[in-house]
Amino acid sequence: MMPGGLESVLGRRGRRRRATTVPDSGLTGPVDIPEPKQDDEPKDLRSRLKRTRTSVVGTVRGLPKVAKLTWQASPVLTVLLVLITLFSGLLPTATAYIAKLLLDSVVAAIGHTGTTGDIAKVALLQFGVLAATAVSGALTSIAQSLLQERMTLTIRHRVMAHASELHLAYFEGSTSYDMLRQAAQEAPTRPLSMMNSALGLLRTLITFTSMIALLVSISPLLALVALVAPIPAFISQSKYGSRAFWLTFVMSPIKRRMDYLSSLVTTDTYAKETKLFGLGPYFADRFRRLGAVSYERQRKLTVNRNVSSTSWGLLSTLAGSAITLYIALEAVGGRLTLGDLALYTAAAASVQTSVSGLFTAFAGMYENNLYLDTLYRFLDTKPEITAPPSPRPMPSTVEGHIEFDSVTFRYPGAEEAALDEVSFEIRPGETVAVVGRNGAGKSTLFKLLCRLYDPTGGRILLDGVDIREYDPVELRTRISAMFQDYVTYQGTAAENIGLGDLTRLEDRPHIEDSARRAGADERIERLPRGYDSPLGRWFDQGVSLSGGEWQKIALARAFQREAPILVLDEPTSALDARAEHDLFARLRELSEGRTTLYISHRFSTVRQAERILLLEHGKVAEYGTHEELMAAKAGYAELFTLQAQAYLDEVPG
Ligand SMILES: Nc1ncnc2c1ncn2[C@@H]1O[C@H](COP(=O)(O)OP(=O)(O)OP(=O)(O)O)[C@@H](O)[C@H]1O
Repeated sequence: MMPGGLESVLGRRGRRRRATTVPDSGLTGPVDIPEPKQDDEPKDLRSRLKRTRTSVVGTVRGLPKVAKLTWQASPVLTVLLVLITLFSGLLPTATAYIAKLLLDSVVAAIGHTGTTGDIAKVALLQFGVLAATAVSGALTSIAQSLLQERMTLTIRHRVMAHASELHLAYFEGSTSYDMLRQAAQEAPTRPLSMMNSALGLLRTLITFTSMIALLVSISPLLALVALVAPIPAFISQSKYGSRAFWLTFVMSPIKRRMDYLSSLVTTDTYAKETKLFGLGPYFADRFRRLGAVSYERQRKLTVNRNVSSTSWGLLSTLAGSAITLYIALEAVGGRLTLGDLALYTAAAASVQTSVSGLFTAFAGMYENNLYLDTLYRFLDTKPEITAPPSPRPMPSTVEGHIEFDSVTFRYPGAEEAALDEVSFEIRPGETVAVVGRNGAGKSTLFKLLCRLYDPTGGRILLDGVDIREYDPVELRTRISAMFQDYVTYQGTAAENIGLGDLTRLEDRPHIEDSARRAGADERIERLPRGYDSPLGRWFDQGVSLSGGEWQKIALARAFQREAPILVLDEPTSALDARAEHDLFARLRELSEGRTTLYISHRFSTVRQAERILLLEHGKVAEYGTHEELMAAKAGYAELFTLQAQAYLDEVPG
């Protein structure tokens, strides 16, 4: 459920957002950011009050969570900040009181009722208070910047840790991705900002209470005027605070698209193509236009926010000036001393700034809390693929007997099932090739086996046990995989391979063996620093590899983990004919004792598998040995002949 404050801001606007013309791809189409409609603002006093109450309650409720985050980041700095805040709250009152003492002692010395020694004592006291003010200011800024640094690290780490727990589907939805982006980029600075506002509130409260007593003693009415005047400024602040949040939320997808456009032009892997098609200036222009629209919205908001709060703030200034005039007239009438005049003037000004400070701090807290709600919602998102309450312990030896039992799977939001009642069985140690046209569901089948998704219907059994009975993390340790879109880590060759099994990251002989098995050893040995050569060009002195060379490295990573199940999604798509031939010639040896599944579109390699599974539109169309499927003269035989024919046509004679 959405927390109160956020719901009130997003609830109505979130719904409307879908109906607007936010560009869908960012590559083409309109460049627009919706603006909040006036009718979103509550009109009558009752609903305004209700909304204010909701905001206040929501904000106050947010405080303990923020305090916890700050405490987690650094208990020492948190305590230091609180102590300085409490102390510095008293400083303005002390300063004002010393100013009074100084004036009174000066007047006394002029009138020969006091001595210059008294003035010197007060001056010394004043120095002490001013020095304390300076020191506490410096300590505050040290504590704040250190805490900010710690807080950013803590929150970014928590966001990373939580993201690594979340299910794959979470990253594939644009709404959740926007939430993740905001949690990662906006949220780290917000808790301290909220904490600072809260401490500012506390400090101001201390100053305020000590000063208000003085003001009430002159005129309760004036005290009331000073108290009430800043309220409009607060209301305008909070209104613009929620607008600012809403704007950031709406702009999140646009900012993401801008990042994407920028990466298309600035990342090595995209640069070739964008250059060839002459897309650079086009993308740069799209970036500029999206940026201009987002700047324009931001500009409007910043100007309106400041104009509005300054205009309302003038009310407070007027009240302050009235108080000063009143006190000055009282002093002229001889009812107050010059010192009293200085004290009361300072008190009046201080109460006024305190009250507006209280409201501003609260408005700041309110705004920060809205951003933090996004962080909390992200951190509260429960991973959908988790271990059962008491997971079945994984046997120490997994046979690798796999059975798909009427497995159906539909991607979230998709209309058609990617897999439809798929049933087949793979015996332990068997090698199975999965074939089918693009989009037939082959990769989906692999993702389900690795439990990156759960079937929408049916079950997958490993050695006779539904894989959902195991802890997915443990299950995955028994599977080694190479996906179609494997990762090219910007690290050394050894790291690129070693990451396949973290427990053997330092095991160089094993890494070299994995490279040999994937046919990547020869290239790695030719690198300037062999296995220690950095790959990729993002960091210093990286070596660029060819597509096929990268694929061999990814394969070596899959071999690095000695798991009983090996899953390879088009493992040789980028390999040259010889490398592919060599790999498949050795696959039987490489997959010795492991259940192996691979996807391939090349039937010369497919036929080497013990059994072949043909998928068509998410259904099992055929399953059997090459000979059986050829004899059946159906889909597989047709595809095989089609491809073989294309080669044979070219063979001379
Ligand atoms: N993350 C996803 N979200 C939604 N739909 C998806 C997702 N991934 C794949 N699909 C859809 O599921 C269907 C099966 O995709 P899958 O990747 O399993 O096909 P494939 O047989 O591996 O294809 P190819 O040979 O092109 O790799 C496709 O129609 C695809 O559009």
